Amino acid sequence: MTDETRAPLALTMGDPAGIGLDVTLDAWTHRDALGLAPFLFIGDPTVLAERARLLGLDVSIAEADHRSAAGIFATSLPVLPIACPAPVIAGRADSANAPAVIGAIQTAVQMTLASQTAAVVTNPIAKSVLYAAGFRFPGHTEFLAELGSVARNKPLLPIMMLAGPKLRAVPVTIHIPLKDVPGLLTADLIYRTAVITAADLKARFGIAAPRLAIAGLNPHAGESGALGLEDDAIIRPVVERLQAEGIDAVGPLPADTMFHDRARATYDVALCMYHDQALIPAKALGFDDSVNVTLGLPFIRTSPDHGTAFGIAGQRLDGRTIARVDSLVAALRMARELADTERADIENAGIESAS
Ligand SMILES: NC(=O)c1ccc[n+]([C@@H]2O[C@H](COP(=O)([O-])OP(=O)(O)OC[C@H]3O[C@@H](n4cnc5c(N)ncnc54)[C@H](O)[C@@H]3O)[C@@H](O)[C@H]2O)c1
Ligand SMILES: N[C@H](C(=O)O)[C@H](O)COP(=O)(O)O
Repeated sequence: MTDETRAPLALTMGDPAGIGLDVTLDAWTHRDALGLAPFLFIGDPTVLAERARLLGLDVSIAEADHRSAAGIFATSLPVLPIACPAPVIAGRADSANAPAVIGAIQTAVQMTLASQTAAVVTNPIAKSVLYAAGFRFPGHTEFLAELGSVARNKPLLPIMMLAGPKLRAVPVTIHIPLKDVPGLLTADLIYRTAVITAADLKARFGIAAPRLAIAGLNPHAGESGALGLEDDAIIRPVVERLQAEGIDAVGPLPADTMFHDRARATYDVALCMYHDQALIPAKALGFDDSVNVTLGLPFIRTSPDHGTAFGIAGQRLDGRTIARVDSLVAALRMARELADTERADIENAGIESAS
């Protein structure tokens, strides 16, 4: 299949005051040099055109849908229009635009579930801005799990993986206050996160027998109980259960010594107990080239690993946008690869069952 016959990627607008628009425009501008497959931007075309003007970029923007996007991608940035209700000023978030931000995500998911688009790639949202408008999900990950649950009529666990060339890391608890982590860290949550992570690494990332390194919660993984009880009481029995079930898991490991070069060579993914335990090493080792990918969904979703960066939105330096495009490019490439792998698997399964 060629770029023009495959379903395009669905790329959501994110917060229109953030750098999502900058990196989208930059990615499309350099699409040939970067070898990017077609994407359909879902958001406000007028706001996108205004950002291009602000950044001094000569970008042709054309309204499109999933059928026309790939065909025009070579000459125009295709946009499925969802209008922002309030004026957009780069760098100044406005919760009045939350319906358009959320609507773009919902539309991308619906289109991908209907196979009109191949995968969902999300531009960053500012969570607090959406909360102010009544959005009740902590972030994309939890919202997408809910949309997937409704589509499949069964509850799905939200699982976030930050994936870069140097590290894959999964936080078992995600967007919750640090003080709530110990109370929410159950054996069942760690076990289900580990099983789904291992299954997705196998099925989607082609790792035949994924090696899981499971972090402790406390300093020195609890130091035999002297520095905390959760490591031995909750995490260790899960690791033993996973091992008994044939999953290659080790832990609980002291988190301070599991991210250096030699340690990382011994595993495929680090399972961490809370957000920053996973995301600090992930972003320190690969802020520009890591991808945030949601696991366990009935569709593919990737995202750049950075946020809305309001402080640099709409700004240029030395002839390019200040916002670096690398992480969005990595997210678009990963989404395309995962979608093509999934399609090839489905086609091969069809051939096998027919033969
Ligand atoms: N995927 C997402 O939707 C997502 C991810 C992370 C953060 N956020 C949201 O973004 C908002 C801001 O979060 P934050 O300040 O912690 O993180 P951030 O990633 O927006 O910014 C952190 C720092 O990195 C810089 N930066 C970020 N992306 C960059 C890029 N592409 N090129 C150059 N510099 C870049 C920023 O200027 C800032 O100095 C928050 O509301 C948060 O909820 C959203
Ligand atoms: N926790 C992510 C990060 O800091 O990069 C970010 O908030 C994105 O999360 P969602 O993809 O769930 O919005």
